[in-house]
Amino acid sequence: MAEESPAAGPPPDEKTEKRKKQAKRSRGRERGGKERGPKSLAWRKSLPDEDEDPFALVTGGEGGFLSLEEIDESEYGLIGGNPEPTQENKISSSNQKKRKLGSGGRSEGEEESGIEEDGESKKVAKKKPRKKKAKTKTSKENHESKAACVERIPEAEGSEITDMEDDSKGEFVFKNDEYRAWKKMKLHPLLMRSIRRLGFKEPTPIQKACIPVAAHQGKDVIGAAETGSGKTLAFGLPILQCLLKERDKAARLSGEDQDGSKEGIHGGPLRALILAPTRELSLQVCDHLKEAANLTSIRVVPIVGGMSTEKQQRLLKNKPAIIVGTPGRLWELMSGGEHHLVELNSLSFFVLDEADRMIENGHFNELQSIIDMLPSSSGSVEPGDTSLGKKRQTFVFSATISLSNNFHKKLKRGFLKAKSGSSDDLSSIEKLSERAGMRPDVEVVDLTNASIVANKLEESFIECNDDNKEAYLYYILSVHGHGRTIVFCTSIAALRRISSLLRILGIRMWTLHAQMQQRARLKAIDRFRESDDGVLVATDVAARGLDIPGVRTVIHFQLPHSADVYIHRSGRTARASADGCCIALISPADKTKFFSLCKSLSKENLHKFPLVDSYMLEVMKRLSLSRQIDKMMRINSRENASKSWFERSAEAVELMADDSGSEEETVQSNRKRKVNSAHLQKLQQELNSHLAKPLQPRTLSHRFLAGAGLSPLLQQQLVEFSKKRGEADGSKGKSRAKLVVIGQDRVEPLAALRNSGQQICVDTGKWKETRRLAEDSRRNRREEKKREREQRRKNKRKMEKNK
Ligand SMILES: Nc1ncnc2c1ncn2[C@@H]1O[C@H](COP(=O)(O)OP(=O)(O)OP(=O)(O)O)[C@@H](O)[C@H]1O
Repeated sequence: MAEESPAAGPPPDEKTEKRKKQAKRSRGRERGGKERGPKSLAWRKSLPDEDEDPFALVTGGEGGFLSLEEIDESEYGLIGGNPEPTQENKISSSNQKKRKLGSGGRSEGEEESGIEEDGESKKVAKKKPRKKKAKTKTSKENHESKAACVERIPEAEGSEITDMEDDSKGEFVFKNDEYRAWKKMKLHPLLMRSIRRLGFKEPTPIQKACIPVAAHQGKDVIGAAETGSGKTLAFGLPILQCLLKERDKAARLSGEDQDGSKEGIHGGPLRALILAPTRELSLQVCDHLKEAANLTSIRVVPIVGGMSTEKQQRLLKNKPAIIVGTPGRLWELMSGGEHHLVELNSLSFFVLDEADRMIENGHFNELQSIIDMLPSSSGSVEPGDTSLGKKRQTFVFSATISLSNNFHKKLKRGFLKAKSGSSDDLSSIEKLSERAGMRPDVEVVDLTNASIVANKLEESFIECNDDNKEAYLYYILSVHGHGRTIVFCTSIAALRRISSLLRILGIRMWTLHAQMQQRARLKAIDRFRESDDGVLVATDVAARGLDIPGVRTVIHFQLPHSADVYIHRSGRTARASADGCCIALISPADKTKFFSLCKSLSKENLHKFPLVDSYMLEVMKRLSLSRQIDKMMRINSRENASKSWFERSAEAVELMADDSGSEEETVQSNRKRKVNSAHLQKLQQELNSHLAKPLQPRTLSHRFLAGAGLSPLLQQQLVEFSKKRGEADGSKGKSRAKLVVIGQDRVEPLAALRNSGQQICVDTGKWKETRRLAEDSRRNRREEKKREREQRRKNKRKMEKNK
């Protein structure tokens, strides 16, 4: 995209036409496979050759199995390379009242984003009135206490927020020093109340670092912190703070009562544009900001693909102050000349969430076009003054950003501009930041530690061959399987296969991938969120940003293409000071990739996930039955599909479908169908009889109720029964053998991992040496062959001469 200022650009018609064309392209992209994210940018390190087995150093095992996966070879490394040494990122251990993307949080957003309702969503709609009622109550309370709050609005310079004491129900009382750390942030009382409602006792480290500089000093911020560390509010609160402050100032000047519904915020120009790479993430960010702005009248609206454009256009007519969206749909509306989106002179905040993903393919062109639409942001700004017509603040956030050491200098010198000004290239965060108008005095807040993953994340792996991956997956989900689990696949084909098997095996699960309809995607997330022990099988479309409370385990069924995706995937657990674990299933074909990943994330010790082999016989039996069932079901559905195709085609040309060659063939095919269906039924019955029993280790006698599958209720009843018998026996003074109850609650993977303590050392030095030796021996072999060829040629020439 050429770098044209609006003034210098092509005539309006030509420009609109150009935008429309780009938007059309972007629609196609947004619909299509976003999940094959390209490889990480500057992370690339060379990989060892296939004939090596560096993983053997980790596990001591040997490779040699066939790969069934669809994973491309890829390389790992960290953007920018040099992560800073560990910095303690202590996140508040506060009560985590999670927001809801789905049924709760989206009840409003769903309508706002134009999702059409069906059965599931109606449930959401039903919940609405209650929410509205609560809101009315709140706004009433607000009205009563608003005047008092207004008096206490803190000035950025100096004044501390006083404790908010007493309102009639005591709901917003900030007693003593409970929220002391928040008070230091000097946020608007309405925001403080929202924070109190959310139950966030103290700001997270990234919030502590970003809010003062962004909200009170008016600085641009590049923020990097571990997954689940509260980055959304780190940029969201400063935006809300500035808009509220501005509103109060305007009200004071005009001598009016301060009311959030006044012009300028509600029904005014666009003030903040927040871009995120996926639709789900945009909706989630939007909901999070709505929660924070709950007591104000600042409107936050999502604009994402996969939803009704007309409804979104209607929402834009209300002129919301903050828009959160995906580049594709935003650009589509912008290029169509949507008034609220193209009048950007009053835009005060531009945010790129998950910025490193935004510069990858798939978003690139739209992002570039949107950035080109932004008015020039040069000019100075008073600290904290982002009011209309003043300088725009830019925020760039992700868990995986690294910048070159002289980034500040480069910005100051306009070095990037000089270098990239004429090109369309936004391929690095640095170029992107510069192009978006970031100022040289940008505050870079990097709180990532060397391994980048969340502090409380326990990482582990299981070494297996490709055929056994499904068995180990089923093992984890059935032997452990406590708490929500996300299983990540790299390809949709693999996702479809394992989800089909797991469904047959009776695992409660949902799928999420880019080829699903948007409504189905959101429904899957909602249902997963509602189920305590649910399983979500997803591609990397769910890798970034999704904040689903209670995800205890992440399973990398297929390794991701790059280390940053591994970090984001793993970051779906162990969020906001909670703990969690991830388990990578490593086949021989994955070892090289896995080892590179360990190396680039500086992992020296790895947990081997503990397995009890005695379960495996039963696991394999069940899996084998489910594979047979799956195969038969596929054949049946293929036959049905082709048959109905034949019939449909015949109908289309008004012919009677003659589906049989001869009577004999018809009889034969009917017989075959009957046999198949009887066989399928038999297999299903057999599997059901297995599933009806608890999964138990082979070593234990079947006379005992044993194993991990015993229900807690039955266990408790047996324990009580045992106690009663013991007491009864005791009273009689007889010494009879006690009834022993064998069985246990299912131990969740994290607990199993912690109990096992099996750590394996990754010796990268040794690995390097092995690589070097392997390369040497390969080189020697090549040279040897070359010499032999030369010798043969010489001999041949000699022989020819002698003739
Ligand atoms: N100060 C806080 N105290 C406790 N919890 C918080 C606080 N701020 C945010 N949270 C909660 O932490 C969770 C993670 O927040 P958020 O989604 O913003 O993280 P993130 O850093 O953007 O994660 P990711 O990098 O995966 O996108 C959310 O459930 C949010 O409600």
